[in-house]
Amino acid sequence: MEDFHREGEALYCEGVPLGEIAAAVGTPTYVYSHAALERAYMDLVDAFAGLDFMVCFAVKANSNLAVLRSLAAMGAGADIVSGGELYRAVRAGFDPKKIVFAGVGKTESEIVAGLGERILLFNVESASELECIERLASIHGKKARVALRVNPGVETGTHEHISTGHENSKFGVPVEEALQLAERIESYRCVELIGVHQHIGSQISKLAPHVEAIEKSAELVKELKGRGHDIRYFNIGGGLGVPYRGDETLPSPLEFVDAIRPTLKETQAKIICEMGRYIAARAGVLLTKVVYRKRTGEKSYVVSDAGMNDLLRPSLYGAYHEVVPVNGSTGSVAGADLVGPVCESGDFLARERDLPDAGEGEVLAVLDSGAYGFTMASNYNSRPRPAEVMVRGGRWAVVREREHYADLVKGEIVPAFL
Ligand SMILES: Cc1ncc(COP(=O)(O)O)c(C=O)c1O
Ligand SMILES: N[C@@H](CCCC[NH3+])C(=O)O
Repeated sequence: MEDFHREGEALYCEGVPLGEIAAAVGTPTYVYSHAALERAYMDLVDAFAGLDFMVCFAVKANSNLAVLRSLAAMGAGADIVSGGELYRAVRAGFDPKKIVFAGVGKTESEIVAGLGERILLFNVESASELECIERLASIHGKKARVALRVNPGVETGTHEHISTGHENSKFGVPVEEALQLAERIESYRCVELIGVHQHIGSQISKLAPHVEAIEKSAELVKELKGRGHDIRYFNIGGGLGVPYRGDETLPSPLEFVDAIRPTLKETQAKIICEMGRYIAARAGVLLTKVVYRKRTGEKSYVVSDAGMNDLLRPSLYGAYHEVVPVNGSTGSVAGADLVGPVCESGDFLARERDLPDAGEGEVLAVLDSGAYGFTMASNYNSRPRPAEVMVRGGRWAVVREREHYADLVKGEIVPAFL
């Protein structure tokens, strides 16, 4: 959080007081620190030093064009999961040779778009998808480069909604099937097998599941090479967790890489890592204003102008985000809930917490919201999605305008028969 810090009473993002941004742009607003993005990206780059590697940012974590452009300019690649993310990644300036495309449900048009952009590779998740890629590549006169996404069958200990590498997960294929698919590719004319991919989940707080999974997947790399396949890439996925609570310590990128370095080296493949959260989470905060204070019996509520439609993580996963006042505070209120205006009992940003005893009109910052914040925002309750701001040094700019009511009905049509 060093890029978000206090000077006197005021909370700053780099050289800019967050109160200034809230006053100028309104709330709710996501604010991103360019320096924090760079710091996290460089942590990863430094950790992988000595290996042949590429860091591909998981675009789903934060797909704002300014964030993507920043990372592309730093030299990052992109991990995408949809045609929309491909569109954004290309517009943001990522080199297609550094774009990898995952996802269990790639449609024909998404595959064709990926082939058209000559992306580095498709991470293939099923036999049917592989067949589809071969057919489309053949029709369009292209050669598709693929990696097989293997499911190493490892429990991660993270929230069940964001765990992907256990048995019976919809993601990837078991090792046995990966070997069969590799054999099948030999009879395909337009698909070239160049990699192995795995990703076991997100916000993983221990090294052991990563180590176990990467060792298992590395065995597959070796086995495929032994069978004569030219496996040039080993994509180890993302998933490195970040400390959302002040007292948490999680493995650093260096500890992560050191734990797997011999295994990675042995594969003699170029390593791809697809971190999203590690790069973006701590680079963003959500600014929200206290609309009302209220009490129900013993319970104290802080009602904010941001709700679950703006930041879904607390409601969906029971996720914890630190909440702090932007302009200093008069102490805290115990056992309180920070709730939004959405008509759902599950609409909260913080629950049963010691919260800032902020008065109506005061601005709060919900910390570590740079990953899976805006990208999971919705228009539920016909609420325009928040603005996004990027800070770099002493400069800042709106990088996504707050939505207007007209945006809410864009594309809707009332037919003549009504
Ligand atoms: C295939 C793939 N790669 C990378 C990521 C990024 O994960 P994280 O943000 O935890 O690094 C995800 C999301 O879990 C994913 O599904
Ligand atoms: N949306 C999740 C992460 C999912 C990762 C996608 N595979 C979160 O906010 O923690």
